[in-house]
Amino acid sequence: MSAQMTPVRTGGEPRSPRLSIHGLSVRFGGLSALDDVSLEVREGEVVGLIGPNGAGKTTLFNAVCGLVRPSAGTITVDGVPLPPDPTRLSARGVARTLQGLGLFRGLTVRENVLAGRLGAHDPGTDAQRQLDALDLAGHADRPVGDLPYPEQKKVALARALVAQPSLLLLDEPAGGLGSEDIAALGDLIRRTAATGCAVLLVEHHVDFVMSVCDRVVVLDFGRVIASGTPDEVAGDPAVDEAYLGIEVSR
Ligand SMILES: Nc1ncnc2c1ncn2[C@@H]1O[C@H](COP(=O)(O)OP(=O)(O)OP(=O)(O)O)[C@@H](O)[C@H]1O
Repeated sequence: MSAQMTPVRTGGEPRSPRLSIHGLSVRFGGLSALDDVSLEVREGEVVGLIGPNGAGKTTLFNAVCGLVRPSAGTITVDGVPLPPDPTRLSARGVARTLQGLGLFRGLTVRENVLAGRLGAHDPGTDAQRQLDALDLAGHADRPVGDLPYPEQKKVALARALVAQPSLLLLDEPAGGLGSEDIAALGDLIRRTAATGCAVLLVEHHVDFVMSVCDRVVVLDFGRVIASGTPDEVAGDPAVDEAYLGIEVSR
């Protein structure tokens, strides 16, 4: 099944693709981590990228971020090829969270959020606005490591969102969160997409992906095995087979 997205329509008009990946392959020595993967994420769209452990999800994020070199394929943001320099991603409107927290544990909450807005005209104001938006202002001057885990996850999100990205890559944002925090995360992702941001979401919590995403792409052994709306993907026998025997809802 092709992973090309059919145009998403708002008011009858197709939205433009933010992220376009075409024929992407990544090899690690003899291992094919990604094999001819194509997908699109459009303005205002939330696309889930799921698959069993080792399917290639993080490798795809790393390829978009310029951290691994593809052996084939193209990656464009707003129609322009991404620069190979990962340090220039924020200038292209791309932000990412990491599978772990990836926070600077010796710094305060505010300083961690500021790190996502370095080089901006008035980073302090932007950081404060983001802290307020995520209810983190009361913790702003505390060392980030002192916060409970769900709050630290929020700081990691705030650091990505403070740059007002047009493309947001989320790597397992629901990991380690309880049901209340997961529901709030879902609301935040939908609100972010409503501003026009394109969101690509890697997540093992399949129920969450199905509830929050417009479309879902399923990888297995580096290949796209299914894509479509959550309902289409949930009913696809290839997806059941890929997940057979593993826990799909953690
Ligand atoms: N730097 C690397 N060197 C060698 N092999 C790698 C490297 N990074 C990833 N791999 C391999 O590539 C494959 C895809 O890994 P990847 O981490 O992208 O999968 P994933 O779908 O994100 O898995 P998980 O859900 O467990 O995070 C795996 O077989 C992994 O062992």
